[in-house]
Amino acid sequence: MAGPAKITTKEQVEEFLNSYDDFLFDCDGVLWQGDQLLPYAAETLDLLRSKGKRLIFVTNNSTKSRQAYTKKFAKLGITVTAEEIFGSAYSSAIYLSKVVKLPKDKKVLVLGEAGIEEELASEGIQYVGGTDPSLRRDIAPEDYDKIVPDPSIGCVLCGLDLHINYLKLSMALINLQVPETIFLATNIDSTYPTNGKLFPGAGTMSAPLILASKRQPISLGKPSQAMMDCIKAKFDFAPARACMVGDRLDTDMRFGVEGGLGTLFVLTGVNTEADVLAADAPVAVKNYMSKLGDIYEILKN
Ligand SMILES: O=C(O)[C@H](O)[C@H](O)COP(=O)(O)O
Ligand SMILES: [Mg+2]
Repeated sequence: MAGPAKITTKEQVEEFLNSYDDFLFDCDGVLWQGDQLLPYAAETLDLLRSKGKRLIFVTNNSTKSRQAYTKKFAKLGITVTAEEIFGSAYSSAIYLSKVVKLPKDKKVLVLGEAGIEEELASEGIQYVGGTDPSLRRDIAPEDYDKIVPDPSIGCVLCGLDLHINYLKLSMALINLQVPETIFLATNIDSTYPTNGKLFPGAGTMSAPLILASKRQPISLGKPSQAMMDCIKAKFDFAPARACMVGDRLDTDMRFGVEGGLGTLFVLTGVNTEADVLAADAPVAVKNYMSKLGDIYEILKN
């Protein structure tokens, strides 16, 4: 099988665009780095919309809810509705409400930010932890007695927590030692690409709990096909006419390939050109480009 093809000419861009009706976009490392929009990303999205293409935004970043993401897009000058966004926080909330059917008297202990809390609330699910300011402190001697399994906690859910600490990890572990407590992760990305660097990813939040509890979480973010099935059910697209655009081989590209979609890889995030072209690359990518914005830039020249 021919290796990944780098798209650099007008003909290649047109052939690529004519191959797909639906585009699933990763966000961090594809559209933006942190709050910095990547070059010509907005123009490319507009161009795709003008050609009647459907856009779906699939991010593993659980720090924001779909509503919060519509505001981030707007701040960057891009109009996107909450309906077009499918994040790992939403995926986790849907899994708890529709698949697990978490009893109403049970709460979720959250290790993560407001995105998870808002999506759980939108599914009528109670939670503790998360952004609770009383937990943003060092553990105190009396905590070792006070922290006990809480029977009202039915699940521990781990996402990217920018305020992680020993106290939260302790509460989570003590509750995970109760076998009935469900262990979930919004995603297990090892790193978080922002500001041109790689910071600890959401996976580094659940890793200490995996080590200490000897339990593995169910991950609801890319490359989980449970997430893909939800997206297919909601958007009802033909996989062969849909393309997953991402900056990460082990999440975005695996997600697309295992879902039967086409793939476009961009070099503005986690993995490099060498990673994509490597004989032992974790997944075979169909096409790649230096950046998403090349679609607009190549066509306008
Ligand atoms: O650690 C994380 O959560 C991820 O690095 C990050 O959020 C990835 O987001 P995505 O690239 O899927 O938009
Ligand atoms: Mg990404």
